Amino acid sequence: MEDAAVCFEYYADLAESLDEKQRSPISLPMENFKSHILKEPIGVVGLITPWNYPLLMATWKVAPSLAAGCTAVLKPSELASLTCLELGAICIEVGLPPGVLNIITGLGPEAGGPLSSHPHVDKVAFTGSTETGKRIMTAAAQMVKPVSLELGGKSPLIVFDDVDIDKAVEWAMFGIFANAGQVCSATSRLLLHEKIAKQFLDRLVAWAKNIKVSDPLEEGCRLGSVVSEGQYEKIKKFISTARSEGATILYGGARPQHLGRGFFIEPTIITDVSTSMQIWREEVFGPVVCVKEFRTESEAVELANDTHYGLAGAVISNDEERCERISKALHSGIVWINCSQPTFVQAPWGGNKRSGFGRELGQWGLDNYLTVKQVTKYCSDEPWGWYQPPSKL
Ligand SMILES: NC(=O)c1ccc[n+]([C@@H]2O[C@H](COP(=O)([O-])OP(=O)(O)OC[C@H]3O[C@@H](n4cnc5c(N)ncnc54)[C@H](O)[C@@H]3O)[C@@H](O)[C@H]2O)c1
Ligand SMILES: C[N+](C)(C)CCCC=O
Repeated sequence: MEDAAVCFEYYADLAESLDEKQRSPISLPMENFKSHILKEPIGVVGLITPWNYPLLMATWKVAPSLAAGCTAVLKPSELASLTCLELGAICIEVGLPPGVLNIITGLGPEAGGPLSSHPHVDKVAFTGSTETGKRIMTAAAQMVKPVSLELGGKSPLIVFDDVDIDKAVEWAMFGIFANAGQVCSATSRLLLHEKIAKQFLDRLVAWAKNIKVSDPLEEGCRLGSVVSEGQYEKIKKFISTARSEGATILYGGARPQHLGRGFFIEPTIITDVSTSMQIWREEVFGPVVCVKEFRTESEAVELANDTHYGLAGAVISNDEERCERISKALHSGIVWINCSQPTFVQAPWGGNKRSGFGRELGQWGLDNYLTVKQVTKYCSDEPWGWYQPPSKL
C-alpha cells in the first residue's frame, strides 16, 4: 500500500515539473530556423495488469499515465480485481473527473483483448506473461499501435566465494521466497561458486526450515499460499517434472504438513539441475529455486545469460570490480549488486529479450505515455528561394 502511495506522490511531482520542461529548444545548424519540443499525452491508453501485486502493478501504469495527461482504461487480472476497484472509488472520492480513469473487470480475451485491437485506444501498456504479451503485440500490430511489455523472467543470482554466507543466504531467500516466489524478477536460478556451494546449501536449508509458512494474517508469516488452485497445481507439476528429469529436491517440494488446506507449498530448493531441464528454462512463479555450481567468473556469466528472458540479475561478492564487470555482462534490464529485489520508484524497471521492452518507473515511466512533437519555425524575412518566382503581372 505504501509503495502505491509513494508512486502516486512521485508522479504528481513529475507532472508539475513536466510543464516546466515544455518548449525545450533544439539547437539547429541554421540561424533562420528555431525549433522546440512539445511533450504531449499519447491519448487513450489501455493498461492491462496481472494478479501479483495487483494494486502496485496497476499503480505503476495509472500514476504515470494520468500524470502525462492521458485518459486510461485499466483492465486488472480476473484473479485480483478488488484493490483496483477500490482505487477507482478513491479516484471518485478525490474528484478525478469522470472518464479519466475507467476500470473494466473480466477475462483477458474478452475484457482485455479489445484494448489491443480497438482503433480508439492509442497505446497498450501490459504486464503479465510472455505468452499473453505476444498475443497483445500481434493484435496491436494490426493498428500499428505502440505497446510496452513487462513480461516474465528466470533471473539469476550469482554468489562468489568471498561473501558472508549467512548474509548472502538471506538475500537468496528474499529473492525467491518473498511473495511465495510470485515475483516477475524473482532470482529463481541460484549460481554458487563451487568452493562455497556445500556450506551455502546447508545454511540455505537451515534458513528455509526457519521460515514461518502460514496464513499471511498471522504474525511473523514469511510465506503464504499461492494465488489459486491452478497456480498451485502448475508449481507442483514443475517440481514433479524436475524430479522425473533427474534433479534432486534438496528441500521442500510439498504441502507443509501443518497446513491441511489452502494452496501452500514449502520453500523448495532443487539441485543436480542441468541446463536442458524445464526447471532451469521456464518461469515457475512459485517458491522454487534451482541451483547450479560454477568454477570461474566467465562460466557464471554464461550460465546467468543462458535464458530467453532478460528481466533481472543479481551478484553477491565483496569484489567491487567483479560486481561492476558482471553488471555490464548480464543481459538484463535490472542488476542488483549484493542484494536481490529492492525496488525504487525513481529507477527504471523493465526487461530485455522475452521479458519485454519499454521501461516503467522514474522519468522513463512517464515517457511511456508521452509523444514527442518537434515545432520548427522559419524566422527570416527572406523568401525561401528554392523555386524560380514567376514573372509579376
Ligand atoms: N515484468 C514485470 O514487471 C512483471 C510484473 C508482474 C508480473 N509479471 C509477469 O506476469 C505473469 C503473471 O501474471 P498473470 O498470470 O496475471 O499473467 P497473464 O498474462 O495470464 O495475465 C495478465 C493480464 O492479461 C490479461 N489477458 C489475458 N489474455 C489476454 C488477451 N488475449 N488480451 C488482453 N489481455 C489478456 C489477463 O486477464 C490479465 O489481466 C508472470 O509471467 C510474471 O512474470 C511481469
Ligand atoms: C517490487 N517488487 C516487489 C520487486 C515486485 C515487482 C513486480 C514484479 O512482480
